[in-house]
Amino acid sequence: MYLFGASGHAKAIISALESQNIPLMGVFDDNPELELCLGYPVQRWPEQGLPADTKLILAIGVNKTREKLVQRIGASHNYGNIIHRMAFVSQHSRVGQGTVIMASATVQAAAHIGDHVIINTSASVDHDCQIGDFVHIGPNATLCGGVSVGHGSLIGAGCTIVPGIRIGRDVVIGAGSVVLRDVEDGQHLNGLIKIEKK
Ligand SMILES: CC(=O)SCCNC(=O)CCNC(=O)[C@H](O)C(C)(C)COP(=O)(O)OP(=O)(O)OC[C@H]1O[C@@H](n2cnc3c(N)ncnc32)[C@H](O)[C@@H]1OP(=O)(O)O
Repeated sequence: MYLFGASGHAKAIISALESQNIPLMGVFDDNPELELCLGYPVQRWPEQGLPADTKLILAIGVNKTREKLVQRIGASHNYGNIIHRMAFVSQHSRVGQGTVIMASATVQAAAHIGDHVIINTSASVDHDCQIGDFVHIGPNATLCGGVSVGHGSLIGAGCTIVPGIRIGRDVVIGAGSVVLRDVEDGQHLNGLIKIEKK
C-alpha cells in the first residue's frame, strides 16, 4: 500500500496497516518540510504518478483535499482501503475504495460506506446507514440506524445522530453535537440541533 499524506491522519492509517500486516511501500506528501512519518521516509509525488495498478490511500483528513487529490491523480487509479484489525465491520455492509476504518470503529449490517471515507477511531455507524463519498465520521461519533450522510460532510467527534436522520452534502456538524432533525446541504451547525418549537 502507498499513502499520499504524511501528517497526523497518515499516522493512524499506518497503525491500521501495521495491525493487518499490510506492507507500506511508500509515503508521499507535497510538503517538503515533512521528511519522516513514523520513521517512514516521505517522498515527493512523482510527476508521472504511480502505476495505475498500485494501491493508494489518500491519507488526508480534510474531505475537500482528498477530493481534489482524486481529480489530480485520477478517479480510475486503484485506491485501496484499510480496516483496522480491531474494528468491527459487518459482512453484510459495503465499504468503498480508498476508505479507512480505524481502531474500535463499528460498521453494522446493511450500512453502505462510500469511497474515500474516514470512519474514525471508535465511531459507530449502525445498520442501514448510507455514507456518501469523501465523508469523515469523527472519533467516537454515533450514527444510529438508518442515518444518511451526504457527499463531503464532516460529522465531528463525539456527535450523536438519532435514527433515520438525513444529513445533506458538504455539511459540518460540530464536535459533540446531538442531531434530532434532518440537515440541508451546506449547513454548518453545532450544539443541540432540533426542530424549533413554533
Ligand atoms: C483524529 C481527529 O482528530 S479527527 C478530527 C475530527 N474533527 C472534529 O471533530 C472537529 C469538528 N469541528 C468543530 O467542532 C469546530 O469547532 C466547528 C467546525 C464546529 C467550528 O469551527 P469554526 O467555524 O472555526 O468556529 P469557531 O471555532 O470560530 O467557533 C464559533 C463559535 O461556535 C462555538 N463552537 C465551535 N465548535 C462548537 C461545537 N462543536 N459545539 C458547540 N459550540 C461550538 C465556539 O465556541 C464559538 O462560539 P462563540 O462565537 O460564542 O465564541
